[in-house]
Amino acid sequence: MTAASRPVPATAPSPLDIDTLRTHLGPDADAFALDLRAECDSTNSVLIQRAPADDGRVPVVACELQTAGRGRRGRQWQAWSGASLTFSAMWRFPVGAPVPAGLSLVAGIAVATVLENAGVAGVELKWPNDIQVHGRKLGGILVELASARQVAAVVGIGLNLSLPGEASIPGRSDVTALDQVIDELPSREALLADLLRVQRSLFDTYANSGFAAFQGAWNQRNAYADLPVRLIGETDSLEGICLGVDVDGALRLQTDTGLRRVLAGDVSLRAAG
Ligand SMILES: O=C(O)CCCC[C@@H]1SC[C@@H]2NC(=O)N[C@@H]21
Repeated sequence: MTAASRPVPATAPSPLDIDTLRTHLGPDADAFALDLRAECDSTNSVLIQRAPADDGRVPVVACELQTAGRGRRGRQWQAWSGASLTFSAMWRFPVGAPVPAGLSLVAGIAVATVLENAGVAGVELKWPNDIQVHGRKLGGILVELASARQVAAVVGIGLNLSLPGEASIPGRSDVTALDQVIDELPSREALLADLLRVQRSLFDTYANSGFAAFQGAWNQRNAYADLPVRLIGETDSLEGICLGVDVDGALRLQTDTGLRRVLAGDVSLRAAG
């Protein structure tokens, strides 16, 4: 389905309900410390500033409306109350685990898995942190280290559930929402529960086995597989054919001067040519 072919819902979904969320989490509910809010600046900021003590549970903050949601490279993350799922969780890893190099990529695989299980076709991953469906951005992931002292990473995820009228987002034909690409929208509680559960399982494997266990799953969903791309950094850019990710999550680019590997950094990836 394209963005234009389905109407935007007239009413916003109701707020997240903690009992419904716990029901969807089932026996896993006690593994998470859930904090559901109507409004906050940024769910990543809440967790980073609060730095919850380690009681064995995964701290989670979800909110209806972020007033200062942010994305990578200092970009603003714009979301509409009730029309998005915005949440963050703080994941603690054993000392020496391969964090955070591939974490954003593994989080992307977790989101893609949940969406595919919910019936979304054509989910693609744009290195390092975008979730796309048929070339349009459905969501993004922001990984931030909570503290230099501990191996704790805050993984924030924003997913568009529905978009406001096309007229209110001029120039954003590159954006889509879940209600445009799925026949039956799952409840936000069901979606959040699945996202938490699948992340927990995949991050466990990641901590034990490293990114190599996920290389194939990421490359299968590579939005730019074998296509010309441009990587834009702070001061320079690099063009080449996108060959997917390496065993450690580095992006492999076939450039005019040979094969280059780029580790996740302050770069954006664009189609080129
Ligand atoms: O596309 C990006 O650059 C990443 C966007 C990440 C947005 C999510 S929404 C929940 C969490 N809180 C934030 O402030 N950002 C992330």
